[in-house]
Amino acid sequence: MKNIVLIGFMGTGKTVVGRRLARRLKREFIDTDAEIEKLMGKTVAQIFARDGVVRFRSEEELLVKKLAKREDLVIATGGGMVLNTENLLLLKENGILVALTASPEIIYDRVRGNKNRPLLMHGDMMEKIRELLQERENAYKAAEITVDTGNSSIVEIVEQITRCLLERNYITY
Ligand SMILES: Nc1ncnc2c1ncn2[C@@H]1O[C@H](COP(=O)(O)OP(=O)(O)OP(=O)(O)O)[C@@H](O)[C@H]1O
Ligand SMILES: O=C(O)C1=C[C@@H](O)[C@@H](O)[C@H](O)C1
Ligand SMILES: [Mg+2]
Repeated sequence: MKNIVLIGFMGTGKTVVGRRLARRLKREFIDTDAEIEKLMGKTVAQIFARDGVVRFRSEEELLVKKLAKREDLVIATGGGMVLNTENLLLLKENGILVALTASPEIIYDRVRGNKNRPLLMHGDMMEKIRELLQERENAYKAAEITVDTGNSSIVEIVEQITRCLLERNYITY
């Protein structure tokens, strides 16, 4: 079966929902940020600071090339993964894209205490969230399924995604 690929802005819940969805569907879970951290032996923030954003994006590209050849995974992507058109096409080739969304206010509440999101660490965080969301809105529209996560628990979101996947025959049980 095709991979289920969660895309969306930082703090929309790709990692927490993805992990729970994988358990629900009895699939292997892969979080691309965590994979890159493991591979490089550093946190995302350290990679951005020491190696730069270009290096991080090239690690993302390499990883996508490997993951796109596999099946039956639930993949939580980094928030910037689908800005690269080639990544998007590769992920779509063998995957169903599910976009998670949330308002800037909710995103702010979810990410403000975490120092591992380097793109939001400089300047006014709320302003940066609004600016990046606007820039990226279109990229996240590439998904087959979009779920607003603002007013739902993680379990509810997992159930909603599972229902949608079943209704559209993307999965079979
Ligand atoms: N539906 C939700 N209800 C309450 N809290 C949530 C919900 N979704 C996510 N969170 C919380 O928001 C924070 C960010 O979630 P998560 O790390 O999964 O986001 P992400 O989309 O993977 O972000 P990134 O792109 O930076 O990796 C976590 O603390 C998580 O527990
Ligand atoms: O939205 C982004 O560009 C990012 C999101 C995170 O998941 C990490 O991949 C990194 O902080 C960059
Ligand atoms: Mg994540």
